[in-house]
Amino acid sequence: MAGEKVDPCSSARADAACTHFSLDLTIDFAAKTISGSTTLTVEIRGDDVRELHLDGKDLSIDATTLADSGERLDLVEKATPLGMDYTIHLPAGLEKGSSVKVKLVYSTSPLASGVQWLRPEQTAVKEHPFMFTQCQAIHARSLMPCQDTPAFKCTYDATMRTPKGLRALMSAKLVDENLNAGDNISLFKFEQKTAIPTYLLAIVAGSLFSRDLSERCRVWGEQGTVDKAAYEFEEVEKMLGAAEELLGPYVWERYDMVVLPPSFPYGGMENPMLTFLTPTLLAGDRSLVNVVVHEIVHSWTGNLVTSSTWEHFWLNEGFTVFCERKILGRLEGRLERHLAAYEGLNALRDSVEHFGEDSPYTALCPKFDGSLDPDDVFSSVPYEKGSNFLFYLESIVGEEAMNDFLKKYVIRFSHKSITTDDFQKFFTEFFADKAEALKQVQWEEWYNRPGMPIVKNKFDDTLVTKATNAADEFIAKTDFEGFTFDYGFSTMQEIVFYDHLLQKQSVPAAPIKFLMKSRFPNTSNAELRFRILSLCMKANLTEFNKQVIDFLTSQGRMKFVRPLFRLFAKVPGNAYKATEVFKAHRSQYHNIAAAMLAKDLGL
Ligand SMILES: CC/C=C\C/C=C\C[C@@H](O)/C=C/C=C/C=C\[C@@H](O)CCCC(=O)O
Ligand SMILES: [Zn+2]
Repeated sequence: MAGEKVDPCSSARADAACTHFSLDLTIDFAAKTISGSTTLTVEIRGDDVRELHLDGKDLSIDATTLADSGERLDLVEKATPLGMDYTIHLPAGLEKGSSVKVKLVYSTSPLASGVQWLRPEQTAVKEHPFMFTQCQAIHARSLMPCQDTPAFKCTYDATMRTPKGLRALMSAKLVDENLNAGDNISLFKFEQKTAIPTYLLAIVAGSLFSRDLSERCRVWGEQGTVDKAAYEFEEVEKMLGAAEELLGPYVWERYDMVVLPPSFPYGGMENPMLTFLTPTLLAGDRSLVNVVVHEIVHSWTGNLVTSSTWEHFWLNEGFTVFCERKILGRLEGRLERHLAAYEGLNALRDSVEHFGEDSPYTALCPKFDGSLDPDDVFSSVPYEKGSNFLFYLESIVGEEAMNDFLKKYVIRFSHKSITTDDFQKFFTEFFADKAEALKQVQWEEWYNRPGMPIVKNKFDDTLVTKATNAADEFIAKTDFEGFTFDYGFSTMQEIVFYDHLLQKQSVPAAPIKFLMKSRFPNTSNAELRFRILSLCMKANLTEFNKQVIDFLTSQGRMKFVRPLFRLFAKVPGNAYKATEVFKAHRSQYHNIAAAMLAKDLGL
C-alpha cells in the first residue's frame, strides 16, 4: 500500500521500490573503504509519491541527484535503531508505473558492519590483503544506500576496481575484466540479471585462484586452500543434479563457490552464483559437504522464493534444511536423512536452552519491532523447527505428494518475496483433497508458540541408537588400556555420539582425557574437534585450555566460537582468561562475530 513500511527492519516504503541498482565502486584496502556511486532505478507504485526511503549505516553520502538530469535531490538523514533512514525528496509529477533513476555518490566506513578487511598476515598466504562482505541479515545498508529488505528484489550490475593483482568476485556473472586498467588498478564488471534481495549482494576481493569442477561449477580460494577445496567439493555437480531433480531446473547459470579465510562467521552463505564457504568444511574426507548441499538448495528456497521479512525467515531456512535432508536421503539413504534430522533436534534443543523455552525468539515466526537486530536472535530455530514443521506436514500428506508440492511451490513463488500466510494458503489449496487430515494441524501454534516443536516427529533412530548406546558404554569405562576408538561410525554418527555425552549432567574425566589423547589429534574435522573440546570444558578440564584457545583463535565460525567461548568462560577460574583471549584476538574475528562474542561474554 502507498507509503507504508514493508519490513520492520527497513525504512523502505511500498510506494517506491528499487528494481535495479548499478554500482561503480573502488575497493581501497589502505583506507578500508568502498567508494563510488550507486544508481537506483526506482519504480513508482503509488500516487503523488514524493519520498524515497533508503537504509544506510555508517555511510558518507556526498551527493544525491536525478541520474538523467543531474538535478540535485534533497536528502534528510534520520537515525533509527538499525541504522539510518534516508528520505530523498523526489520531484513532483511522477506517475504511478513510471521509473526514476537516483544516483548517490558515497563511501563506506572502515567500520562497516558488513565488510571484513583482512591484513596480509590474516590470510593463508600472508602476502596480500583480503576483503569479503556478509550482508545477511541487514548489513547491505553498510555497503550502499539501499532498500535493505528482502521484501523487494533488484537486478544489479557493478563495475569494481581493485588494486592491481587482486581479483574481485561478486554474487553475479563476471562479464568483463581488465587486469591492467591503469594506475595499478584492475577492473571487473558484473551483471546479475535475476532479481535478488539486497542481503544476497556479495563482494570478495583478494589474491584468488580457481579450479573448475564441472562446466557450471568452479571453486575459488587462496593459493594454499584452493586444491584442498577442489578435492573436498569435487562432487558438487552430483549434488546440484540431485537438487534439480527435487526442485526443478537450476536457473542461475553458474554455481561457483569461494572458500574464505577462517574468520568467515558462518558455515556457508548462499550468495547467488558464488556461495561463500568457511574453510572449516575442509575436513579432508568430504564429510562436511552437507553445507554445500544446503547452500545449493538455497538457489531455489531463499534465493528464488524469498521470505519477505526476517519474521518469515523459516521459509528460507526451514525449507532449505528440509530439502537438504531429502537430498541426503536420496544420495546416502533414508537412515542418513533421519540421523541428520535427529542431530538437528539436538541443535534446536541447544538454541531453546540458550534463549529459554518461553523466549519469543524460539518461535518459528518471531516478531520484529524495528529495534531488534536479526543477528541478535539468529539461531537454529528457523532451520530446525521449520524443517520439523515440514516433516510433520509431510507425515500427513505423504512423501510423494510433498515432493510434488515442493516443485509447484517453487514454480508458484519464484522471483517473489512471500509470507508464512502465502505459504499456508498455497499449501492448503494444493492439498484441498486432504482438508480433513489437515484439520489436525495447529498452524498458529506452530508459528507462534515458543520452545520445542509442538509435535514430536518420529525419526527412524536406527543409526542414532547405535551411537548413543556406544556413548553410554564408552563413559561407563574406567580402564582404557588397549582400547581403540573405532566404532566404524560416519561423521554424523560420531557427532551424535558426542552430542549424547554433552547432554549429560556430567561426564567423568577419564573418557574425555582418552578422547583428547586418542581421537582429537587424529581428526581435523572441526565439527568433531568442537564437540570434544566442549566436553573438556563442561568437565572443567582446564589442562586442555590451550587446545581450546587454539581452536577459538584459529577460526571465527560463530557456530563453534560462540558456544565454546561461553563454555570456556564458565569453567571456574577461566572467566578472566576468556575475556583476555577474546580481547587479544578481537580484531581477527568478523565484526558480526566480535559483536556477538562481546555480548556473550558480558562485555
Ligand atoms: C529468527 C531469526 C530471524 C532472522 C535472522 C536472519 C538472519 C540472521 C543473520 O544473523 C544472518 C545469518 C546468516 C546465516 C548464514 C548461514 C547459515 O546457514 C550458517 C549456519 C551456521 C553454520 O553452519 O555456521
Ligand atoms: Zn541456510
